[in-house]
Amino acid sequence: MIDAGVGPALAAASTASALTAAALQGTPYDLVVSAGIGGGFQPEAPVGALVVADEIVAADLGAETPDGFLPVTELGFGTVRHHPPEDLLRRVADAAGARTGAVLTVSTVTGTAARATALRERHPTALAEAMEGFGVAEAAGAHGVPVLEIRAISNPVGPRDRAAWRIGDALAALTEGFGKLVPVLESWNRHDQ
Ligand SMILES: O=C(O)c1cccc(C(=O)CC[C@H]2O[C@@H](n3cnc4c(=O)[nH]cnc43)[C@H](O)[C@@H]2O)c1
Repeated sequence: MIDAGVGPALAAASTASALTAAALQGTPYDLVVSAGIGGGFQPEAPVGALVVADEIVAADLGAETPDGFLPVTELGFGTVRHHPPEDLLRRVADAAGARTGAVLTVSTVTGTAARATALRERHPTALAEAMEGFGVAEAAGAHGVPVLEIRAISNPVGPRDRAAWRIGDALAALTEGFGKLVPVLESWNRHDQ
């Protein structure tokens, strides 16, 4: 396990370094799991819930235009989505009692209802937002290693309200969920996909 830091850039750098070091030592990783707390879109992802990403989406990687936001893919380059292995993410979600949906990666925590609404309009299947998943997924993808993202909801996505954060509860839910994943992760073989 590594502490990948906060934000997509540091998370990508940390993950890439760990993957490279392991490969050079002859013990490459089979799977990368990005895990932590996150904001939940209401009412689908309440505080304390677990979310497993079926898509890991860079939600603010693009250009703002007078007609709205354009993802980099519409500007002609890059990627804004990674897809975890379907079979694995379903098994993990079942084992952990988690919801599945898109998890957005943002560089700025949402702090208004207007921003939350705009994100949900652009990403109707989004259940959560956080700040690292897409960076981790880019690094994993560059190494050809599959990726999962798991988030425990610590706060609603919406107007900033520090009193509403439940970081301890979310970390407890994440720990409990992870405890149920060991058999699933150990039995999963990426070459079965
Ligand atoms: O100051 C605020 O209003 C605020 C609200 C929520 C989270 C933060 C953080 O700085 C947490 C960064 C850390 O936690 C993850 N996280 C947790 N909740 C969210 C969220 O609603 N939106 C984005 N990221 C969130 C994030 O992945 C970081 O690791 C500050």
